Amino acid sequence: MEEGFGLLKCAFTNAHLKDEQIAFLTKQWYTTLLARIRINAFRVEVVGGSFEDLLSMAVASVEAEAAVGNAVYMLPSFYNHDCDPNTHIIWLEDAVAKLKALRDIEPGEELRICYIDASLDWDARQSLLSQGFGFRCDCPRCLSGD
Ligand SMILES: C[S@@+](CC[C@H](N)C(=O)[O-])C[C@H]1O[C@@H](n2cnc3c(N)ncnc32)[C@H](O)[C@@H]1O
Repeated sequence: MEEGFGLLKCAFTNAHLKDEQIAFLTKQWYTTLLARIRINAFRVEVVGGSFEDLLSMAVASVEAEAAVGNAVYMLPSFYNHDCDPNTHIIWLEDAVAKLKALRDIEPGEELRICYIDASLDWDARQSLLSQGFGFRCDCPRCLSGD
């Protein structure tokens, strides 16, 4: 955290901005910014090619160690989490995010993705979502106790 903050401050100082222009640049601001990125960013995994099903794509992703970075997307970062999601985000050829439906979706139904490994049990999922994303999951599956 210290190193990143120092680099950012250095970059602004080298840009010859006035003190009042960078008055916002405090450690508190930087910590809040990192937290926002952590909660809203996607781990971008470019697997290339096209896969018929999510399982073979997931296997290709793991085998290729395909993570190319993290990104905050204007719309996808608004998707809420569900432990039984109706969509999944994929990156096939580049860092353009595509949303894949996992089942038929009714008009007006909220599109939801899964932020974590949905195969985990209730306790593990709540713990990951609470520690990693700062919320208690209220999706229908969690409310049913599954
Ligand atoms: C990436 S944002 C999703 C968009 C957010 N709902 C908004 O309006 O900007 C993630 C946040 O949404 C809320 N959230 C997402 N899925 C949730 C769920 N299943 N249960 C409770 N809160 C959830 C949590 O506050 C979480 O930190």
